[in-house]
Formats: sequence, C-alpha cells, structure tokens
Amino acid sequence: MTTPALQWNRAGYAVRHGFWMRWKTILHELDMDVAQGTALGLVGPNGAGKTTAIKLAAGLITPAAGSVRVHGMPAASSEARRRLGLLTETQYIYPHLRVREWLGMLAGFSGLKGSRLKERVDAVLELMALTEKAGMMMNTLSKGQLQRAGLAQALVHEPEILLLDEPMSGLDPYWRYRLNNILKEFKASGGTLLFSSHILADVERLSDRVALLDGGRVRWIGALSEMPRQVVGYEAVCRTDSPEALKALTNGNRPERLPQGEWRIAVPIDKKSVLLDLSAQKRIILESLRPMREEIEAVLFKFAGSGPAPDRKLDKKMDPKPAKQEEQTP
Ligand SMILES: Nc1ncnc2c1ncn2[C@@H]1O[C@H](COP(=O)(O)OP(=O)(O)OP(=O)(O)O)[C@@H](O)[C@H]1O
Repeated sequence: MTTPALQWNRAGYAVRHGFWMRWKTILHELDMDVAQGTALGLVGPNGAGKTTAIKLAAGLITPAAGSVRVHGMPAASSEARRRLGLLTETQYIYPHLRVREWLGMLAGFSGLKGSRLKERVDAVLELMALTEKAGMMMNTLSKGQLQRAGLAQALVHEPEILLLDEPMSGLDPYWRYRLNNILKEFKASGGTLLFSSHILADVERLSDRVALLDGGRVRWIGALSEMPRQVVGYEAVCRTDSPEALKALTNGNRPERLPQGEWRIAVPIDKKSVLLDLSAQKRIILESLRPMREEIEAVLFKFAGSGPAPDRKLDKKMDPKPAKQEEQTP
C-alpha cells in the first residue's frame, strides 16, 4: 500500500485552558488520511477542530497523542515542512514590508535563492494578479488582495501539498472561480490538497473526499457522492390530459410544462403509491422518474453531533506533552 501524503493516526490534541489551567481536549483520536494527488475538504461547525487538524499537519503544533505524518515523515520535521504550502486563517503579515519583499522573505525561508527566488515571486504575483500591487505596503492591501497574497506565499516554493484554511475567505465570486481552477490544476499535476471551508459548493467542486468534524472528532468521511442521503421525493416527467391527476401528485407544487408538452413534477415521497396507481390506470404516461435526495447540508447537519460524546477517559489519559518518541520515528 502506498504511503498517504497526509495521515493523522489517532491524533489527539489538548491545551491548558481557563483560570485553573485545566487540560481541554480539542481533537480526539483523529484518524484520517489524504492520498497523493487528491483533495480532502474539512467541513464542520465553528470550533469543530478544522484549523487544529490543519495546524497539526503543518507541524505548527504537535499531537499530544498518536501521530501526524507527511509522506510518512513526522509533520513537524523540516523535510515534511519543505513539501508543504500553508495558508492560515490569520496571516502573519509584516505591515511595513512591500508585497514583493514579503513574498521574497517567505520564499527565502522556504529555501529559494537568487534568480530562482525572483522568478518564482514574479510567477505567483502574476498568478494571483498582484503584479501591479508588488510595490505596495502589505497593510494597504484589501482583504481579498491579502488573501491572494497569502495564497501566493503558499505556492511560491512549488509545494507538493497545500494546506489551506478557508482559502476562499474574502474572495469575490470571480476569484473564487479562479482559485477553484488554480487548485484543480494543482491537483491535476499531482498535488495534494487539504482545505477547510464553510462554503459547501466549493467543497463539492474541489474535494475528492470530505471529512465532517464536530466536537474534535471525525463524524463522517467519504466522497460526497457516497453520502447516505434519503430519498425525499421523485422528479417525474409525464404526459397527461388530466389536471386532477397532476393535482393529486404534487401537494401544491407547481408542475412545469416542458416544450414537448410533457409535465415535470416534484412528487413527494408520500405520493409514490398515487403516482404508481395513476400510471397503472394510464391516467398519466410516465416518461422518466428520478429520485430526489435530501440536501447535503441536511445530512451533514444530522451527522454533526451524532457521534459518541467526548471520551472522558481519553481526556485523562492523554499525555499533554508532545508524543516526541512517536514523532521522531518515520
Ligand atoms: N489555545 C486554545 N485554548 C483554548 N481553546 C482552544 C485553543 N485553540 C483552539 N481552541 C478551541 O478548540 C476548538 C477547535 O478550534 P478550531 O480553531 O480548530 O475550530 P474550527 O473548526 O477551525 O472553527 P472555525 O470554523 O470557527 O474556524 C474551539 O472550541 C476552540 O475554542
């Protein structure tokens, strides 16, 4: 079996919290992975643990239990970090640096030098349409421009893996579309993507798999197309001369007349037997029948909070100090 590009292996994370500095578990035995060349989208309510999971993969924080690996290497190792491009939710900008200087400085931290560094800074400025802003101070950028500068720094050293916390945040619809295409190209060229988002349409467009986090646990992981969604009704296309038959099927939903004279109707689940009876009696001629499933949002909402309650035993058992021994072993 090939080693995943990213892997959280029963990874836990805890912080000291509150007046009494009690331990608070933020992630509980997180088990998930991302295969090379694929995208995993993290979704979940505020405070679910998405940013913490990304920070663990970036090696910014170390797990208190279990391990987090990048191509089999500890996420906090310098070799792992070299392979990563990271966009955090809150960017550390140096307000009095110019955009080009800021990008150059971060590119330098990633190991780029000389003409190669200049070449790459120019390339990401152009990619993010910031060439004209290159001489401006960082603190004069708009929110969306700052986000694009953040994406430029994540891409400048041509990482194999991108870790993006809310990458679409602050972007206008045009840039959301552009970024979607940029990230698809990144993936098509073998790149691996981990990102979080509250915008389900973006998650649907970009992810091969989705992990739903809530309360610091993975509640569901898989391809959205495989998500178990209940049938809530049917979309029927039929021919009929009977307005009563149409009325009996629709629960007040307005039927749509199609150009060839057929009717497209949304039939609620409880009218399925009426539909079949009318069809058997030839009062309607069914041309097509397609199940309608519940909205993805509704299923996610159901999954969130549906798992086990936080594991108190784990909270107590968890060694708050980073699991150094485990982390060193590739
Ligand atoms: N240093 C800390 N001290 C106390 N609590 C913390 C700390 N860091 C994170 N948390 C808590 O951990 C939980 C998970 O935070 P995290 O930022 O990972 O959530 P998230 O899913 O990214 O949320 P959002 O969608 O709002 O960005 C939150 O309840 C947060 O308050």
